[in-house]
Amino acid sequence: MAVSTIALYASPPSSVCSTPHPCQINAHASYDFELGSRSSSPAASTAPPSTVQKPVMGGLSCLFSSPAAAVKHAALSSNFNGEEDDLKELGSSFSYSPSKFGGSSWKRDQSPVSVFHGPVSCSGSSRSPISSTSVRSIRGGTSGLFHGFVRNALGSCLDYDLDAGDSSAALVDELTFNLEDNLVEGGFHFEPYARKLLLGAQLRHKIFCEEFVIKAFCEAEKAHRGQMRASGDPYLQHCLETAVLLALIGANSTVVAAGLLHDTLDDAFLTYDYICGAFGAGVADLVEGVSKLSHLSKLARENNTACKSVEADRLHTMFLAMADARAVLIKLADRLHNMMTLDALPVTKRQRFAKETLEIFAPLANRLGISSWKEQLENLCFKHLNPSQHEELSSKLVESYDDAMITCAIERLEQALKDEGISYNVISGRHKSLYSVYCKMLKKKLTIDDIHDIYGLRLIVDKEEDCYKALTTVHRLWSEVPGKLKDYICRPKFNGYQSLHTVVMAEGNVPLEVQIRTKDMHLQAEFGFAAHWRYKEDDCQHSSFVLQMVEWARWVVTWQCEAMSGDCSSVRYADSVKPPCKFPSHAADCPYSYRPDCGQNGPVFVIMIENDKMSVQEFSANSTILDLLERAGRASSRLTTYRFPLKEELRPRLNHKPVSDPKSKLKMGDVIELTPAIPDKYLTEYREEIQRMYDRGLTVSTMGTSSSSTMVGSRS
Ligand SMILES: Nc1nc2c(ncn2[C@@H]2O[C@H](COP(=O)(O)OP(=O)(O)OP(=O)(O)O)[C@@H](O)[C@H]2O)c(=O)[nH]1
Ligand SMILES: Nc1ncnc2c1ncn2[C@@H]1O[C@H](COP(=O)(O)OP(=O)(O)OP(=O)(O)O)[C@@H](O)[C@H]1O
Repeated sequence: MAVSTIALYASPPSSVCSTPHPCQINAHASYDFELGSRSSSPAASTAPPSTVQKPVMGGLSCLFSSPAAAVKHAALSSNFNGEEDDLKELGSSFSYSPSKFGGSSWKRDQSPVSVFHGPVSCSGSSRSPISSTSVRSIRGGTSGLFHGFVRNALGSCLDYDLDAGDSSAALVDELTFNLEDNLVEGGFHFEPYARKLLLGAQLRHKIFCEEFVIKAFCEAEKAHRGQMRASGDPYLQHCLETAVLLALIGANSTVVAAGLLHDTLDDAFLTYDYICGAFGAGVADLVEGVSKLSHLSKLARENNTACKSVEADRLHTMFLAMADARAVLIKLADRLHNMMTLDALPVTKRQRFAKETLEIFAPLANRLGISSWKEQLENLCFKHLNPSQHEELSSKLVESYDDAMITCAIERLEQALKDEGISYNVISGRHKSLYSVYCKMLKKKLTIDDIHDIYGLRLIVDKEEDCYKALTTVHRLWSEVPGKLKDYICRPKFNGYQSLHTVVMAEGNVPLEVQIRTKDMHLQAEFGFAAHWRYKEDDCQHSSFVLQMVEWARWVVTWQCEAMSGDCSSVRYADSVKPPCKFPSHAADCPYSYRPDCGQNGPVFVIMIENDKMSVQEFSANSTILDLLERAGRASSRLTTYRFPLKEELRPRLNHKPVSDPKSKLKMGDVIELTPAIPDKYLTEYREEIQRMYDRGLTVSTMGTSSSSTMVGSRS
């Protein structure tokens, strides 16, 4: 069954509700969220109150009972200066990933699983023809890819199916509510700036109407009260936008709440125990996990660690292995929003962040299979690191990107397959992101005209023979570009990748790459040895440990977003392109799975800081701090002329605390600082002295047997 979604994709950036939903209609209207005193500037409206309230722990009610109620309020309020600018900034936070630059994809229906595994478009087959009432989904406009991605996740949370009948009317009915009642119930009170922010989030996702999430919002508001960002926005806005990003990919209320609180350990006064008491260990662990990741990434940034590919690779794996993958998800959302709002920082800082993002976070998003975030991160980094190339390329691609061409090509192919009775599972389309085009040009020394996959379609069929039938159909529809046909079915790539690739000249004489494969081949290309993230990392030599770790993390994330949906309809067709078994337990014979037992047997990656230099070290399972000291001692003794191991001189600290038991086992992500027991200056003198004594002793014992006069002579 197809779902009508065109209006949603065609919507402006700040909305992700479906068009008939009142949320969306009002999200495009002018806003006024001011509920109390009128403010004439954003700064005034965000000015924090002077008193700090005690945390409110219970009896909290929703600010608005539903998105519709929130919308109603927004619609009822009148406009005022400043608010629009605020919302523009809010909106622009989510509008990046423009179809012109970000890469874009088209789909008809998509599950939360497929959301994470590349663009999936139009599902259907001659067996289950697409309903004539359906409307094609288009990821276009200025925020195509991201909104498409968002919508897919939302599909599991919001009722966007026009065929479902009168849901929009029902929501309009909900608009009658008493705002004041909602505001004061449970003794809960929001400052106007916070109310406005929360309302904006409620318009974008209904999870922000849940009591648990509002409670977290309230806590974050109090924790960050008075803190401002470089842009002049309240810090709370960043926490909320991070949480919105998470909600939009389908994260549940635990993750969204942790997203709201993600900086409260580091930048505010909250403690683990406090968060645990108020929100449970689930949220507290995630917040702690994010905090740990933030510390590590800061260390890595300061030490330029990730510019060395081996260490970068260890860091990526360590991040996934040491924290619940959901903590990584929150960290990624945090980083994405920071990158979206980077302009407020000085150029050098922007570039430092962008470099780190490109080295650490974009690859992590790639490993987790969140292609939309990966592309947005990369494009933003590209903009800050290579502004002139970015400008040049984007101006060229603005001219040539043609979203309508892809939609039209999907339609033509769909019709032709139907006419010829070739069944298929999915047709998807995408245009290549700006950064991906740039990298391909650099890597292969090509000009933009030589890139033939700026536009691409992918067709997934049931049987191998259908691949070839479909290829004939494609070549009948469009003229083939000679020399571009690749049959990876007959001759799979060394990693097992199978697919047919061809390039044709589509409408407007534009090259279009078409990939055709069976769903088994597709699963291998997404989940198996030929997984796209590995292909993109240009290295298929990952250890099985890394493969397991990445796969495990992907499952956690995928499952996380699927589990919360509870809406079977949203995964109805996509079963065909989804792995056969579900997290957490794969069938023993699942061909796409590695067993997630690497926690016990796999290596351990730790951060070692010695003389202020950081390195990411790999140890075998069950290694101890003594093993690490041994290695440090050996390394040091190799570097110096002194013939005694230095480990005795090193005073280790584990995760900022003195080591009480050197035989304790190293854990993934541990930070071990090695500081000399004697201050460096004295240590050097001390070592030299010992060296002299040692040399003297050596000389005495070797020379003593031959000539004492030479011995005396040599001493003088
Ligand atoms: N998942 C996965 N996809 C792959 C792999 N190899 C190729 N692909 C897909 O196939 C596309 C291009 O592969 P090729 O046809 O070999 O083209 P190419 O070597 O990049 O050269 P061009 O013809 O210039 O594009 C990529 O854009 C990927 O989408 C792989 O090992 N795994
Ligand atoms: N022809 C296509 N049709 C649909 N999706 C595609 C097509 N080609 C690639 N994709 C998907 O688009 C996403 C972005 O891929 P991207 O264009 O960055 O790189 P790539 O095409 O896979 O590789 P390369 O740049 O090496 O050719 C990936 O999820 C990829 O699987």
